[in-house]
Amino acid sequence: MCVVFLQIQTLSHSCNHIVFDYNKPSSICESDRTLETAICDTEQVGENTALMDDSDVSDGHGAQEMCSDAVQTLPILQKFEQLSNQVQNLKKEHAALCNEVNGITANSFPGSEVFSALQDLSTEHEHLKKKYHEECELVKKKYLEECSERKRLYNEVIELKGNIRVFCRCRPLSQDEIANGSTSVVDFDSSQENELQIICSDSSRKQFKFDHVFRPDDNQESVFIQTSPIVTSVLDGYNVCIFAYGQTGTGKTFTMEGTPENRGVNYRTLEDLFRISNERSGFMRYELFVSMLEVYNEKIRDLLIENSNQSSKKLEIKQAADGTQEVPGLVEAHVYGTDEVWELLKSGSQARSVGSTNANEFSSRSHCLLRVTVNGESLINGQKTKSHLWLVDLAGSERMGRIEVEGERLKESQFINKSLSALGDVISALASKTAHIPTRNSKLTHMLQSSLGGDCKTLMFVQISPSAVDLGETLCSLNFASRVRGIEHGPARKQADLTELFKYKQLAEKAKHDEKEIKKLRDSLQSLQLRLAAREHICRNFQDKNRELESQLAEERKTRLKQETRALASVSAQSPALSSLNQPHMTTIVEKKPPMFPSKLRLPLRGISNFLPPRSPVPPRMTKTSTSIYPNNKENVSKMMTTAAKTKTLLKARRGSYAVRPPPVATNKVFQPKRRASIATLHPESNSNIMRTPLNSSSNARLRTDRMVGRQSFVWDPQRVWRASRVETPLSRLKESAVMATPIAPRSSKFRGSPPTQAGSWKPKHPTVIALQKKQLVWSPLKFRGMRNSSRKSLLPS
Ligand SMILES: Nc1ncnc2c1ncn2[C@@H]1O[C@H](COP(=O)(O)OP(=O)(O)OP(=O)(O)O)[C@@H](O)[C@H]1O
Repeated sequence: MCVVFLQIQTLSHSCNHIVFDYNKPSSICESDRTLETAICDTEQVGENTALMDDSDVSDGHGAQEMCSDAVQTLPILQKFEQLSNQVQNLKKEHAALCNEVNGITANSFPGSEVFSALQDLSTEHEHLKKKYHEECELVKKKYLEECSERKRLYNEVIELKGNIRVFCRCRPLSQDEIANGSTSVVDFDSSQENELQIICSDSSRKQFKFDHVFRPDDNQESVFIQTSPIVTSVLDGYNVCIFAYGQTGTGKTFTMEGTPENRGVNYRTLEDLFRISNERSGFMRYELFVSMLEVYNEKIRDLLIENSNQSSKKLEIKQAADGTQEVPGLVEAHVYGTDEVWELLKSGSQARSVGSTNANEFSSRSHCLLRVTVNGESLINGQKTKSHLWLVDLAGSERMGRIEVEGERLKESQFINKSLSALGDVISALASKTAHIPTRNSKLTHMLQSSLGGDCKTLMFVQISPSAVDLGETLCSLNFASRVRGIEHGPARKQADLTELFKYKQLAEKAKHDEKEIKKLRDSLQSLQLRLAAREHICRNFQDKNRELESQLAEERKTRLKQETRALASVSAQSPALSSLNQPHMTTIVEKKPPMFPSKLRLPLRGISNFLPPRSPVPPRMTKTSTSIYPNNKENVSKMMTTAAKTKTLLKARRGSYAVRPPPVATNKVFQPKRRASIATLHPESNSNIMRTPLNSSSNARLRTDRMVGRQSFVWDPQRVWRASRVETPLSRLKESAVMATPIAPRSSKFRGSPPTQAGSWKPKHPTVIALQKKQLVWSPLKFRGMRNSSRKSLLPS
């Protein structure tokens, strides 16, 4: 029983060992081995036990059997011992493994640290997610800004090139033309890309310039390369209109529609639109619709209607709520690819040609219009756009006289010409920015109304033939295109520039005018300065002359006094009584010699002009002559004057006269020559009001002049005073001086003439002074008088 117990214990330990061995793979093998051994041992122990049971059953067999049994059990005991040892080892191992497992569990699950780390990570993740969304929004915003900026810049480029652009395309000479020996009248200068010359019948050349000139050898691709920037605008939401203009057979249809081998603008445009819309598919969604119609005899016909019965339906242009022009009932085919487009274009042009064959023998008896409607939607901000692109193949522009038509054909031609001229008017009005755009004058312009003008882009192909036969029509087409192009090359900005230019031009003209005026004034100033210098010179001469006359006068006085003294002496000698009576008087005369220079007691110069001295008890006898002399001394004075004339001092004072009061009849006062005696204060007719007026500049100027002369000559001259009182402007002063300087004879005074001319000793050398002296008088103070008293006319030449 004890053995069995031990076996079971061993097994249980082995099982335990197995459990714990999962944590340590190396020990699994070992444990397995131990278990296997244990099982084998147990089986053996079992067998032995069974044997023992059997021996117990056969107890009666003797002691010999017991001994032999003891010999047999010895290895079992040994085995048992071994097993016990093994168990002990396993126990130890188990304990060690338990310890190891415990250690592993504690290290493997850090608990709260891991949890907090995980929390941190999730927070960071959230933060990064938020940041990512924010950055996405920012990028989106920036992208939209960039988009609108690109759109704006692109539009600006187009505008700078001109919202109305004109391309000229010349087709090659056809086989027939070459066969007929027709020559080319179009000359292209290789150095001037955008120019062409037309050789006229008289060998003269006419030059034309366009935004681009396509030569006969330019292919469809090179034409579209120049056209595509305008076409692309339709995807940015701008309305675009491209049309081909020219006479029949110049290649309008070839340029717009082309052939399967040489596809034209229409097909290439749609191809380009599909390509760009695919490129922008990440942020924009575009839908393209195509309509095709013709305007024939001012009637609209849908070219995409399959059912011929419907074609009779009348189409009219209506204004939509958003102000655009719509044709209700017009087929709009939703197109998704270029193949589809080509099929549509083909069927449309077939419908046109069938129609035209029925109606005309010429293919271009109607205007063919292809309308591409682009609906765009931004995937970023949901913004929607709707724009139209019109591709128009116009009817032939030839004049009616050229094609011999009558009846129905004539009517067609009239309609064509009317609509083409309406188109020309609209373009002209748009380009010259007139308020009224006459779009309703034809179906063609009415339909294109919302795609012409404003910020719409317009491109015109003027198609020409190089043949000499078509020279007249070619010139007509080129002149029309030049008019369209010449009016405007850009948007309103261009117009503003012109206004600015005009303003600058006006300013420049004003500056030029001002400069001229300044020059004139400078010249007149120079001449005035010269005249002033001349006057100063005259004044100096007057001063010299005056000094000379004063000394002569002093001499005369001395002589006179001596004579008088002698005469008195003789008289007193004859009658001593009388002599004694007259003695004091004589003394007074001797003592009170007249001063050589103005008395200190005289009134101040300015005061004299205004001051009216008290009336003299004896009214003075004023002479009207410029030289008033003392009656007793007439001879002396006349002598003096003669001497003065002889001295050839030509610069005589203007008023170089002396007014001397006549001796009083019965007075004891000594005679004194009164300076300024000529001032009108003593004149009976003098008018105080008039006399006050010379205070004004002209009089003062005169007084100043006189002061310079030496303050010697003042004679009252009513005419002069009158003039001075009425002429006040600075100009008048100048004019007055001109009057005084003129050689024209004065009326009353011999000093009125210009001293230099009279004198002859000083002659002006400066041309301006000479010219001024020669100049006729224009100013006349008498004119003023004349104004007041119309009966009296000016005596001076006006
Ligand atoms: N640039 C070109 N290169 C080669 N061939 C051209 C060119 N332009 C026109 N043609 C040819 O000239 C002929 C007349 O052209 P098209 O029919 O396009 O003229 P059109 O102006 O449209 O005349 P219509 O007013 O009668 O429609 C066609 O055969 C066309 O292939």
